[in-house]
Amino acid sequence: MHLSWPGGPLRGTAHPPASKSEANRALILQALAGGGTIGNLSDAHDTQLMQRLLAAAPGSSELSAEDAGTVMRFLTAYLSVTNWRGRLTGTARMQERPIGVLVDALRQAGASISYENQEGYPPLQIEGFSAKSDGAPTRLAVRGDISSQYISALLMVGPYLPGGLRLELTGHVGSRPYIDMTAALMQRFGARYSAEGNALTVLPQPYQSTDYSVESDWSAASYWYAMVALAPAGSEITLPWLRRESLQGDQTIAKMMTHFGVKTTFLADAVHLQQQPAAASTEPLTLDFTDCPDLAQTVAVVAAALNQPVEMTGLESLRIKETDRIAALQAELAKFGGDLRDLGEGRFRTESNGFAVNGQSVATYHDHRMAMAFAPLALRGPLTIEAPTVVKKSYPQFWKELAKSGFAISEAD
Ligand SMILES: O=C(O)C1=C[C@@H](OP(=O)(O)O)[C@@H](O)[C@H](O)C1
Ligand SMILES: C=C(OP(=O)(O)O)C(=O)O
Repeated sequence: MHLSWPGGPLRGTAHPPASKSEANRALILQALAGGGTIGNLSDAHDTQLMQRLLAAAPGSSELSAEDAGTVMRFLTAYLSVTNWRGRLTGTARMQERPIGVLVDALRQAGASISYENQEGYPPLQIEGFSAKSDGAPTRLAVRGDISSQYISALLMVGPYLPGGLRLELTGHVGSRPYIDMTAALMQRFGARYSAEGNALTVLPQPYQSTDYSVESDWSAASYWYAMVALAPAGSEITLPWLRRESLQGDQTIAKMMTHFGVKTTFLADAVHLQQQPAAASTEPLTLDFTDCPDLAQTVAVVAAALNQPVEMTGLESLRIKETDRIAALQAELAKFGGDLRDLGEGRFRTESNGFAVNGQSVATYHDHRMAMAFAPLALRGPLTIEAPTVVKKSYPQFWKELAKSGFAISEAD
């Protein structure tokens, strides 16, 4: 996909899709509740896939979560407690994304799960569930530093464990807002949940059918923030349906982007982004991505392009996402004169040395966020995004929305 910007400010309205994180939780909760309507589901492939697999599960003995982490992890727990038997697999990359922490916890709760190939990684054979019958809550301790999706998966099935669930999170907990999102949605479906620090309790009370409308996706909105930051002076964009009161931790992009000259105004049913002259600084700013790992690529690219050094921490989970996102960022930023330098001890610094956009071709590594994080650079010069359909995972309309906003887009040969 060739992208370029004809010149002048970026203006208008753009539409982020509905959140795939919220949608995939709501779909699991709906399936467990046995009813209710989930409104505003998007065409994101991960959401469509979750819907399809939940519908297909009763009559299938083989399901593929493809490249969707939430689908793989949430279904492993859901299929276990609903006594499903069969094979749950995923793409080659999914078979490299660890799941051992979740499988160990589910086994302790009564699930029979075995690995087909490598211990700790999909594909899984799920062989039903025999719950303990002493009436006491299932007590599990789970480390929180690999993926919060294991914790969300366990919490969501908690009401269906006899005696409920007492879950203790150990170690450094990453992606915490996603755990809070899970708890908030469970409560909307009638769950009784409480948390005292890292001790989480779910009582054995089944979900009630509930109607829920999914919010727009703040992670997707981050690419519009990046565009406003990189566009010519006077640029502004309105994003309908994003709200200040959000279950999504990635809403913090509004705060982060103040450092890159983007001002956010919350309107009744939209946010309005405006470019403002940012105080140029060569002092590195430190930003922590422990709670919002999906924003890291957006921010790294903007920081390098604006020659605003940022020290980035909390990037540990990036190596086990759709690709090794640290390696991918380093390789692709280097094409422009940028870098994400590894300073050791979990610290990285964005750097630029004559950063220029002049026709480079960006590889996307089967990662929607690589495509969407680098696309805003087209405001600074022409570039090509390889394998552009990768955006379908979370934001299938992304290129159409860019075209509507005035980008010149043509298919690569
Ligand atoms: O629960 C979720 O919906 C998600 C949790 C995060 O993953 P980790 O918990 O693995 O960091 C995030 O990166 C992912 O895109 C979605
Ligand atoms: C990491 C992501 O998704 P998942 O883990 O659900 O595949 C993502 O969307 O950036």
